[in-house]
Amino acid sequence: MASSKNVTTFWEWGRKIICVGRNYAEHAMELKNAIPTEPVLFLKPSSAYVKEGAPVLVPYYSNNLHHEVELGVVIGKQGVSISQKAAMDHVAGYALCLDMTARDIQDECKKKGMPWTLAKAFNTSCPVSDFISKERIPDPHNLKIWLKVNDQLRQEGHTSSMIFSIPFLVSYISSIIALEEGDLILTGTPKGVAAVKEHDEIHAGLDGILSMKFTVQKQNP
Ligand SMILES: CC(=O)CC(=O)C(=O)O
Ligand SMILES: [Mg+2]
Repeated sequence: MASSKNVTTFWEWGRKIICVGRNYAEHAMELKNAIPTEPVLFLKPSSAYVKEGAPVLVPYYSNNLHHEVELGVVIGKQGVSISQKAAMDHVAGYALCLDMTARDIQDECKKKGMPWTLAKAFNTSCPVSDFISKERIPDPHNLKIWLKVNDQLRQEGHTSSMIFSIPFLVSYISSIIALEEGDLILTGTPKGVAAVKEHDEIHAGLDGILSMKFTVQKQNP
């Protein structure tokens, strides 16, 4: 049945945020991770969303919050075990996203074999831009994506470098987790991830499409 809600405000829907890790070889290598042969997946709750105008918070338990700029894919039609051929029919559009990561906590979790929840799923860990309709991006694998901190370029990548394409990811994820209208898939970050601190200004963009700005604040315990 068609929904009365509009997917252009996907961040208000309370749906899933499914993140792909290590989808750019140069980023996997900068963190000394193996290049994956299958997508690495993790989740963020919808409470991770933050929109421009509100601050990105450094969790009180972290001393090393990293930026990861990523292309987000907004799902427009539910599906399970979607074929790669049909995958783009399930995509409503895109968003520019940040996968904010408490790297010190993630490193500890990796050592202990624990899940990444504290490192990746805290409040404000998913800053997002406005919705970008599918029509505005005819080829999502031909986009320059960048991020500056206090006007200094930190990340610059090209979505053509993704190891796993968007149709592959939609198909693969939907064979494990049912996709619903309003879900968001973060497609992984290019190289250049680094720390931000209180009062920094993060400016990220998709060349020729849009950019967004966030300031960083320390969370009170
Ligand atoms: C190691 C990571 O944090 C993986 C990740 O999120 C990525 O985008 O790559
Ligand atoms: Mg990421």
